Amino acid sequence: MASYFGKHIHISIFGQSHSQVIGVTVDGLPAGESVDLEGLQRFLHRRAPGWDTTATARKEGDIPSILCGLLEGETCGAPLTAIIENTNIRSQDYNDLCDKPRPAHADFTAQIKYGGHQDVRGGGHFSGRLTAPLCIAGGICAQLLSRRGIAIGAHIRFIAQIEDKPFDPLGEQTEVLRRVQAASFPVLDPNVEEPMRAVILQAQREGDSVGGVVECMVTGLPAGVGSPMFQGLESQLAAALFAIPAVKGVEFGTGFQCANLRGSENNDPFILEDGAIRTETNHAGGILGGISNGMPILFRVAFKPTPSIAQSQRTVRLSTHTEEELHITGRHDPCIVPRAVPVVEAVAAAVVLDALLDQNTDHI
Ligand SMILES: Cc1cc2nc3c(=O)[nH]c(=O)nc-3n(C[C@H](O)[C@H](O)[C@H](O)COP(=O)(O)O)c2cc1C
Ligand SMILES: C=C(O[C@@H]1CC(C(=O)O)=C[C@@H](OP(=O)(O)O)[C@H]1O)C(=O)O
Repeated sequence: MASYFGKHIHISIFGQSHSQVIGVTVDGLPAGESVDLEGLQRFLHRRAPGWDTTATARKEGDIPSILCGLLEGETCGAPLTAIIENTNIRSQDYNDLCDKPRPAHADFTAQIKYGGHQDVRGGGHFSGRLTAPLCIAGGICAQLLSRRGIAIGAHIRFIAQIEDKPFDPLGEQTEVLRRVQAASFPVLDPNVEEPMRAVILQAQREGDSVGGVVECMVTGLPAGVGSPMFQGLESQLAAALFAIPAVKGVEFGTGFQCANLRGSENNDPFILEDGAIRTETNHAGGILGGISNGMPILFRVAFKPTPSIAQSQRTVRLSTHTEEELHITGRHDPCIVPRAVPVVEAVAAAVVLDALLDQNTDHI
């Protein structure tokens, strides 16, 4: 299972949802960078399960142990490995799921590929739990970027049909990005928190789940970072964002809506602002030809509704090839989106740092 990423920042994620530990090895971090462990813990807590009424009841502290790669609080150039213990597992919920795959989860495809040897418990290596070590890696990358004036923030743009106000495509103040990060429910308009919570809890009461959209912005990235084609910022971000379980769509700038615009509406005119070249609008989401144009990077990520729902569903028992009813028990997120917000930030941080390191070293 190839759960690694990156050209310069090489991230390798290991473990399963119900194994003793999950963890990450990050290689390629520049040496001599201090890591704020308290800040990292706050970042991880935003994703950790069990602490909000809209999340799975599986409560985990998600306290990382950094085994190597840090010396007196600073990166030492050697690979950094961190682990998190899985402390609250209930594996009996998964007894029958290899043979009776859940619609929309990875049980069926994993069974075909790994022939029944895969770990299905808690989603195994496919689990959203693996985004905890991803947040360790991304959280550290975000600290390095912040020191260089690059800020990353994300918020819930939609849950089901309920909408938060969008980011200003021309850029949000770092203060706004920080404020939304500090919120227990990351929305820009405080009036949408209660309706969003209500729609999640209503779906849960009905044995169902809902999906939504996370919007993310990167500010302070200079023009000229990225490459054409496969190494482009869009290509790299999209590839890494699609690695987050349950992601089904990624769009940059105006995204799919650009298909309905004319060139005269979609083109971002170049202008001079205090001598600096900027664009008047930001339909491009800050990326042209795979390379940053100096405007904020803006993208949205669509999450499907959580696969594991309490309602009865149809499936096929693989050993007998018979259609059967499936009743999933266990503790599941009725909506993935609120806990996925820091995960999207983490991925953005890792990709942007990787791209910066690919430039001439003046940028880093
Ligand atoms: C933070 C997070 C939490 C998740 N929680 C659950 C969950 O409680 N139950 C579930 O069935 N899927 C959950 N998922 C989604 C599944 O892991 C995912 O749908 C599954 O692995 C199949 O991958 P795919 O949807 O990308 O195809 C979660 C995903 C994330 C990112
Ligand atoms: C534990 C986390 O989320 C888990 C993600 C998940 C899945 O199928 O993705 C299934 C559930 O696992 P379990 O049945 O063990 O409670 C979630 O709780 C986490 O995000 O840290």
